[in-house]
Amino acid sequence: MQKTKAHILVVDDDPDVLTTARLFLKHHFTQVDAEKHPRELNGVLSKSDVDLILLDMNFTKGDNDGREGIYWLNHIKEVSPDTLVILMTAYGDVELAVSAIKRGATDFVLKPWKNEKLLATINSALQLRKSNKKVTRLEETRKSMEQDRDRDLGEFIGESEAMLNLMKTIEKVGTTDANVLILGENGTGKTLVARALHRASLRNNEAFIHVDLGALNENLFESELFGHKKGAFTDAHQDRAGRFELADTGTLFLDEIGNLPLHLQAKMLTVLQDRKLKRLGDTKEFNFDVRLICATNMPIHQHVDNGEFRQDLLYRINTVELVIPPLRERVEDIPILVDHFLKRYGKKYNKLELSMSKEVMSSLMDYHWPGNIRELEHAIERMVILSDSSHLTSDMVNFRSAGSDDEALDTLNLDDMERYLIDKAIRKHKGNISKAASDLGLTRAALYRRLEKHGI
Ligand SMILES: Nc1ncnc2c1ncn2[C@@H]1O[C@H](COP(=O)(O)OP(=O)(O)OP(=O)(O)O)[C@@H](O)[C@H]1O
Repeated sequence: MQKTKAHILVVDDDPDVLTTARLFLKHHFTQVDAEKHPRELNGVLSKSDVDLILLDMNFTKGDNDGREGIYWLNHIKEVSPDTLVILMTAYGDVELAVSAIKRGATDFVLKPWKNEKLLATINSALQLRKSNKKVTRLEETRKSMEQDRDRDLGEFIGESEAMLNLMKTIEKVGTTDANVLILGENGTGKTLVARALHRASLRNNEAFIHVDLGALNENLFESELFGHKKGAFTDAHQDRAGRFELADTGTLFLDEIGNLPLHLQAKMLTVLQDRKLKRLGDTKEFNFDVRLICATNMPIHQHVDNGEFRQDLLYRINTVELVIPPLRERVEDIPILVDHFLKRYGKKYNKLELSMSKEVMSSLMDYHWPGNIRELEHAIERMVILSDSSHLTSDMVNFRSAGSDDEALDTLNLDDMERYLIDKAIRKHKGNISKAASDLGLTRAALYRRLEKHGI
């Protein structure tokens, strides 16, 4: 007979009850332990995960009011709220049992019990917990997806050869479960591509979970990705599922994977190889099934050469590698993108008659767009907001074309000056962030933070 995977603990001061219960339950569950006194509970609960405790109500000779049982029930619910408690009561204690259920016990059995009744009670309690856990996980997944949906990402536009090829590849790769790594500068549309891959996949009815490793505090990486158990660290006030768990059967998008610190790269590799993981502070391992998509704007191959990113991890995540070229290398996409954003923001701000002269369009096509499509989108939105007439003019665009150094140097505003210098360094090094950062006297991470701040 197949045993149910569960750890059951029987607590009763009567050795005969303990022996009978253990002998019977061992045939049905993978781990069954017995304790004579509930004061041993703390030791057991701190060492291992107990799924269910079968708890007697009275332990002191002569006592039969069940107060001890209630005391220990409260204690268990405090130190291990996930552990189920089934109380063993004598005939006639039904009122007491009902009050125990109000305090968190799952059920009760009358002593002496019938084996089949005991088994049925334990099984339905375990089943209920499984369903509750599933509901909690679905709720967390829903919340996480809702937060992501708030970021209005719209459709994928482009007619350059590079974009048309990219769209074809998305269709081909989307239907497979292959791990995909998307490379491209800030604002080139990596998130949009990740979503398009999910939409094209067989998992498109399941969750798409987006984790921005660039926005996470390094201390939180591990618990955010793998989840934690209550008490695993100071602020872990309750059990929490990690993003791998939330994305189970769906797609997990790890954005800015280049930010993953080396010690976690090793852990990530093991997790991806074994397709199994444990929440922080937990002893239980579980399997997961996710389609992994990663993205980065860093020169990841260069990071491998410098020893900053593990080669074995790169090979794990880049079964297919998609490179999105920067906007300045596909200027033929600018008119169609401008048109798309004009429509979008014209509608949003109720200015539907806006048009753009050839001159304005060519100034947009001349600009080098260090912040790529995100910067173009913001520029168009600003033009739409500022326009009083139906004609858009280039003075509404807040960009500096190469060579307008003097204008920028005129300003004494530190923020403008910082943006200008960053812009200039990136142009000078043709988009190479490492070289630009070194010229500016910044670390790459510090430069990335500033790029984010200025929307570049
Ligand atoms: N091909 C495209 N068509 C339409 N809109 C696009 C396209 N590419 C990017 N965008 C828009 O540009 C903005 C930035 O795109 P996205 O967030 O996907 O870029 P990213 O490469 O993930 O940026 P980051 O590196 O900063 O995370 C979004 O508002 C997105 O909708």
